[in-house]
Amino acid sequence: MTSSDVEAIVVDDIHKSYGDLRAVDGVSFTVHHGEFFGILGPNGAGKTTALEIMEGLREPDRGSVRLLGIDPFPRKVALLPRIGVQLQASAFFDKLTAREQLETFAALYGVGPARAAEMLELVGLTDKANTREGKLSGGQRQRLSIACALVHDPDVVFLDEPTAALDPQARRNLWDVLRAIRERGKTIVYTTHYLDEAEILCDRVAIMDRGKVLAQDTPAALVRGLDAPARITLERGALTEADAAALPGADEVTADEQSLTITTRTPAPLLTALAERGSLDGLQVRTATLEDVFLHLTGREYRA
Ligand SMILES: Nc1ncnc2c1ncn2[C@@H]1O[C@H](COP(=O)(O)OP(=O)(O)OP(=O)(O)O)[C@@H](O)[C@H]1O
Repeated sequence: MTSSDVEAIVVDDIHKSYGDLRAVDGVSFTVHHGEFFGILGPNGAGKTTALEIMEGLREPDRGSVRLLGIDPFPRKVALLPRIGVQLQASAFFDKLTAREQLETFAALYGVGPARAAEMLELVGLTDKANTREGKLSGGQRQRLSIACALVHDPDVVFLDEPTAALDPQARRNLWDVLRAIRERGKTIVYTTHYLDEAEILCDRVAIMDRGKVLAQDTPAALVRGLDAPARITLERGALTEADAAALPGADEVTADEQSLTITTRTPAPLLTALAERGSLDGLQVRTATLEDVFLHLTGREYRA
């Protein structure tokens, strides 16, 4: 059995240039069945191009993709019922309500209207079933387009920046939808430029920059690999600098007018000691994030 039989997607050394621009420059990764996989990176990193090649919408200049064991390009009719694609600029039918949109997509796939109702429920749009698509908010429209991508019950779902341009509340609502899809056992591949979001949602991520994958792993493993210290911040009056420096595991202590920050590689005993002293006023603990991983990999601050 080859890896393309046991993996949902195998991407092997794909390249794509637009003129002189190497949009995707030797990208390889695998996506396991049932996994929530994130392709991350700043604008222009090559995420959409890589995703479109995986979906079979774009031909790579070289390299190969196996999607459910099949080369997706040129478009394979056998794959269509098994994959769901939500595009960045989603195309709805004119003047139809949310329910009618979904029922139309369902009919195109030979699926009954009950499934359309189920998808409206999944994405939390049941109360908007009779609202025309043009009257939905940005977040509601994103959720409807995800429901359309899912209506035929595909095994693999591709979502291109589904949470872009949403307000924080709409983003969080959509996270619940994405988690619900994952709980149904779907394989999800999604792109985002929000590293904090990917850290919460994804089983594994590939971090892209300038057409290349710089790192891929679980978010926790990537952050752990940095071996970065934790920073524990307290209110200035919580304890003196000398007392802070004497705490178990304190590597460095800095203070300004408002706060005192202790850097440590062993936060557990230090926090225990602080709790025993009753010195937890204003406590904040900051550990490394995927943004720190990006900084470490590129030498640049992350700018979405
Ligand atoms: N059809 C095209 N023709 C020419 N250049 C393109 C085309 N599509 C993308 N590019 C360029 O290729 C690079 C990668 O674009 P891509 O859309 O894949 O990146 P991305 O990481 O998805 O970015 P974004 O988050 O902005 O969508 C960018 O510099 C972009 O301007």
